[in-house]
Amino acid sequence: MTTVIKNGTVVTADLSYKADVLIEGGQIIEIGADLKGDEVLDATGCYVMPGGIDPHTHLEMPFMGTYSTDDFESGTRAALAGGTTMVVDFALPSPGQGLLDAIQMWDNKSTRAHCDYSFHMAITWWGEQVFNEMETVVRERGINTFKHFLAYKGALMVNDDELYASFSRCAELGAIPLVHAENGDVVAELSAKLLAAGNTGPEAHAYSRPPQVEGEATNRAIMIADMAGVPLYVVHTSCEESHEAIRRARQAGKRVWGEPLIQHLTLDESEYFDKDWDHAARRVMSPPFRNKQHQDSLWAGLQAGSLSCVATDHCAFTTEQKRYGVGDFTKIPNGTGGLEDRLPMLWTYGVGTGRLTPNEFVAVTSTNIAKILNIYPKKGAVLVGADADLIVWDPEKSKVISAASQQSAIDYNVFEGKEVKGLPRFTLSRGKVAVYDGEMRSEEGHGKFVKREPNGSVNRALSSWKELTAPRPIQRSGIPASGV
Ligand SMILES: NC(=O)NCCC(=O)O
Ligand SMILES: [Zn+2]
Ligand SMILES: [Zn+2]
Repeated sequence: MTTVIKNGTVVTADLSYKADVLIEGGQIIEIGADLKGDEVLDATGCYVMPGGIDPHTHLEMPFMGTYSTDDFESGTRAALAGGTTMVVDFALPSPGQGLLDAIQMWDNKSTRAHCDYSFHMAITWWGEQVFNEMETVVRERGINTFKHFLAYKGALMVNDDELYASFSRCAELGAIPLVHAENGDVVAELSAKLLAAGNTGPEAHAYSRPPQVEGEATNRAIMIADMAGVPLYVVHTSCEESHEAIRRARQAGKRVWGEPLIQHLTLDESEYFDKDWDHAARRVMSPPFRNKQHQDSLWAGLQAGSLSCVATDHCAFTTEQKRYGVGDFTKIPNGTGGLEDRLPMLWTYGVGTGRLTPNEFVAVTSTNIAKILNIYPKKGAVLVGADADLIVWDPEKSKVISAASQQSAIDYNVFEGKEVKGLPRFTLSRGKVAVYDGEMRSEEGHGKFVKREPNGSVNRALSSWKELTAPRPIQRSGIPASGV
């Protein structure tokens, strides 16, 4: 059985051209003019692009005394509805739990996925077991990324000695460390001070995490990665201070990538000043939403190439869950949704405004992360032999975002009321039509785990350079006798 996408314009990260795309066995088998197939999808007036890859989700994650409500079933269904065909979730060991044990738990949850997925491994504590299991995670489980939290003191946070040890281990294994960069010690101090002064509402969450805590932690992580000789991926870059550290590092030749979220690009801190407690609490996430100057910095970073990938950090809690924090903002579960809305929002506010070209849109939603994760061109490409994870994108199709019609299982949407123009006409997951003109045809359990090889080209280049420039003893002839 073959499927052909006809009459569209193929848009990749570097090219746009008219062509039909022929699919068989879940892969693209031909790209060209006048192709024929058993099933025909009409792409007249549409762009045929690689499906989105969201490198940052937390589905059914145990966090802050509860579990995020969207699981692999509803989360990946939401992803496909919005044109995202692969997600990368975080396998999160509890304190003292082995890495392989945690992966087993994530394996069990992810059997329900509608689209392909992979995992990042989180390093939430440090010890010999973690050091040893990291090798198995990379070599046998096909996971080449390790996440570190510099925030959430007393829970997920790791200290600088642990960070350096883990980054060094990543360098040995050809893996890439990820970092949630906020100074958890300072956040804890500021939070206690705010609470003591009677600041208990959701707005205090933003006051407790100013841009400086992010800028400091980003710079620290970059320097530690440089000393360990490993590339670094900074998740949810939300402000100029963090972006500036990344920009400076890249200009100095360091291998650092920054990931803004669609929420930080399009929503601002005024949401926390809303008189409605629920409205503000529903938007509590870390880092918090920022002001317009920070948003401009993030957009400029995408345009200039100093920021590389747009994600969601989808971690969706219901209003009832958010209310755990009534009277104490530090107990509001941190996280917002966005899986269904990332592509339409970025197209509307990025391509629709002229900030991004369609090719740049593909780069920052799909191709760049596929290259970083070492899964390109299986994913993130429209090429013969690539997986047929594709979107037929209709730039004229519009809707008003509403929780009432979303796939996500929560009871609100942080983008409620936003009008988006640019939506998938069809979404294909390995050749299977998962969304047909707004109708969900996806299948629970269709999603497969995507293994990722270590030692991508950036790791290899960096190891060669580090080896070449490693400290070496100076060979001396006349060494004076010891003075003792
Ligand atoms: N971002 C957030 O507030 N929640 C999810 C966990 C994390 O990424 O820090
Ligand atoms: Zn985070
Ligand atoms: Zn996250």
